[in-house]
Amino acid sequence: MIANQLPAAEQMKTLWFDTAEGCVRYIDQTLLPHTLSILTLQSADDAANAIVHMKVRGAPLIGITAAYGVWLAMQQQPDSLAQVCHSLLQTRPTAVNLRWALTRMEQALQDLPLNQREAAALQLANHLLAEDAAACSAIGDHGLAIIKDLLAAKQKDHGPDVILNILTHCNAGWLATGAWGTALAPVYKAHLAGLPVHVWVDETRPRNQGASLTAWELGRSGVPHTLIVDNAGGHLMQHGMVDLCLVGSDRTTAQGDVCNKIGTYLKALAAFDNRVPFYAALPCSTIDFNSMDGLTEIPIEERDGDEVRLVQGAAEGGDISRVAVTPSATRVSNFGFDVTPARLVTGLITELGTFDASREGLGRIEKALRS
Ligand SMILES: CSC[C@@H](O)[C@@H](O)C(=O)COP(=O)(O)O
Repeated sequence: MIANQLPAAEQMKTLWFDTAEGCVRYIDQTLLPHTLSILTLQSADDAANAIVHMKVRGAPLIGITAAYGVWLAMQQQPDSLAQVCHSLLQTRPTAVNLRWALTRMEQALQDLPLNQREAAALQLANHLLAEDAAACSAIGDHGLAIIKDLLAAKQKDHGPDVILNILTHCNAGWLATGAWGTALAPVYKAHLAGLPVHVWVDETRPRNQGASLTAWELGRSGVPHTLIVDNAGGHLMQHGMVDLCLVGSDRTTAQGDVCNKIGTYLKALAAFDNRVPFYAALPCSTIDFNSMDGLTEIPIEERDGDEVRLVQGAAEGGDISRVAVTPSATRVSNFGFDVTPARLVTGLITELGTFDASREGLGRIEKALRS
């Protein structure tokens, strides 16, 4: 299957259960945009490996992958439930969706007889995937309403021919979720509705999820976009070239602090200084109601320094390789995420609607989830 023969974004899946073969397939995101390689999840260890090495990535997707990892473990060894959930939980520390999915799996399976666990695990993993796809579609609808309002306001001030410029960071598209994406879902829905949107894509060093994944996703769907270096956002905002910042989240706290890919906070600061609305789009599975203060309570992943020292790429049609951009002895620090305090966040777009990033807003979400 080659990239331009793929279905449209609204039908795309990055991971799916192949009912004919009875196995889980997924796109290896480490090879995009150069190679579209589809792999099969073989075991719980394989799922853990895919998460650690970011063949699958993005908060919702790693939770879903871990759920299928539990299913594979239940096939082999149904009495290993607690142990496999524990080891999958260690794969990446920041995105709370991992804990959310594993807790749901463990709670649903732990009281079942061993011979019923495999079937129940598959059913729940499939359900979590479908649930996330539906949540992301709803996020798209709620975010679309915001885009329409901002576009109408811009048209009122500047005439009918304006384009709405949206800045995004990292990749919060369908590659990172069950379908649609979080931050990109409203963009896709706006584009499908014929609205004039253009996306500024942060390259998102060190792993370049923006350059490699977001640009690939948007390009194959025909959404106008421009790649920028991570430090360009502030300049663009000062010059009125950004109407909206739209990002995903790996963990959002009960007071509305938003943890997301490193560099998100600097975009939020620039947005605040320039009165650009800054929204985070996330399914409720990304909310950690047990954490209040994002700065002190969210574990921030630190990854291998080689991700900073080396940049991956390929010559046109050539093999993928990595080249050094610094002397090999240079000390490197590689924090994967940062926390944007709630006061810098205009709103949280969830499947339940758009809420204030505040204790009150999160309280309303919690109440809606309970009802
Ligand atoms: C819908 S994905 C939301 C977040 O997970 C995304 O913005 C992000 O930061 C992903 O980080 P990654 O390290 O690529 O897994």
